[in-house]
Amino acid sequence: MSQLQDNFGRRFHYLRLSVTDVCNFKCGYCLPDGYQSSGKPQFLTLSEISHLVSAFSQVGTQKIRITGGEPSLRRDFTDIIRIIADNQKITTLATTTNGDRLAKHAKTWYEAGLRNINVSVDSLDPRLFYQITGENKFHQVMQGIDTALEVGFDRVKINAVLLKGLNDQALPQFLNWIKTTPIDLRFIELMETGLGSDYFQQHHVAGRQIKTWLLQQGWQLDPVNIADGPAQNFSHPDYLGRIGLIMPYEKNFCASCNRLRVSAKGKLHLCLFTEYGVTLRDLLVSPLQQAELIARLHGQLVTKKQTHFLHQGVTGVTQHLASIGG
Ligand SMILES: Nc1nc2c(ncn2[C@@H]2O[C@H](COP(=O)(O)OP(=O)(O)OP(=O)(O)O)[C@@H](O)[C@H]2O)c(=O)[nH]1
Ligand SMILES: C[S@@+](CC[C@H](N)C(=O)[O-])C[C@H]1O[C@@H](n2cnc3c(N)ncnc32)[C@H](O)[C@@H]1O
Ligand code: SF4
Ligand code: SF4
Repeated sequence: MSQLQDNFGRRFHYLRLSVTDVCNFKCGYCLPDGYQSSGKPQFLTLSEISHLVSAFSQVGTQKIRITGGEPSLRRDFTDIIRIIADNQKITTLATTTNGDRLAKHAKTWYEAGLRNINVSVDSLDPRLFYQITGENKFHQVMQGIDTALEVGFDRVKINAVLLKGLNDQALPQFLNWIKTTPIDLRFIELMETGLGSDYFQQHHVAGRQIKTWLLQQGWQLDPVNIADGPAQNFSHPDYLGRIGLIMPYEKNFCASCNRLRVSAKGKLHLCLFTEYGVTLRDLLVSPLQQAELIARLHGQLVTKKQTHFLHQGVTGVTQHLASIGG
């Protein structure tokens, strides 16, 4: 079966699958007022997820990241992990979490087949963590990270959104942490979203200045691995951890785009900032629909745009990243 490819020669072997829009945190850049429910949510069922993963795996998907909202809030989260891990073509299974449930469940998730975990930690100062996320859970999240390291996950990455006036002076504190802890720390430039425009104006800061500083301090840019995605990664002989920078406003950021997204309600998003999602759910009812589903994926891929239009302030259908999983 032919691989998913767009008109710019980019191949898509990485699926970011959102399994819920619901979240229990209130990050200022994402859901400052918390998750607003509008009736009983109808998120993809286990059976639909299984059909979806099967189709994507037949057209080249090797890596799946389960995301949300907060994916671990789903009561069947461990079953979701198991179903995806059972697919032999998926060689990398990851999740991105706010870490709230990590200390309690890391071992169970690992045993179900999860091997890579990204945890969002915007500050190492408990008070600032509370201020940014709306939750006083810094110590609980850090305990979760320790548990994940003990359990033996292949990769533990930490995501921090760079925020002017909040955590943009915290680099030394973060560096101190990764000196002796083998984690990958990634700074993500704040991205504008439909509902996050004012926050963006107030707190956006470019990651480029961190790059310049790191290079001055002897950090070296790692060679690009085709499976890496858009982060630029840096290593230093005196540090056990690594640093990654995700800078979506940099030139050519999208040239290495290798990922597609499916929302918790089963819509395909060709870009994080696409203008619309394409319904897949009608083709997730039965395994007999796989050929039709695959044909729809191929048909959509050729319409994927070369880049996002964030520089012009066009944020597409994405009101906040909890709606599509970042
Ligand atoms: N604009 C843009 N931002 C992205 C993209 N991929 C990741 N990001 C941003 O980086 C954040 C962190 O991503 P993660 O969920 O940790 O996953 P990842 O960057 O794909 O991580 P790895 O799989 O470990 O390379 C996302 O929530 C987004 O904010 C992308 O393709 N485009
Ligand atoms: C939407 S969350 C979903 C997973 C989980 N709830 C978490 O926070 O890790 C995924 C990632 O998106 C990032 N994110 C959310 N809104 C963002 C924005 N406006 N700009 C940049 N990153 C953002 C978060 O920091 C998080 O690392
Ligand atoms: S970034 Fe993640 S934890 Fe924070 S509000 Fe959004 S979905 Fe929730
Ligand atoms: S912004 Fe869109 S096109 Fe660019 S890397 Fe992200 S998903 Fe791909």
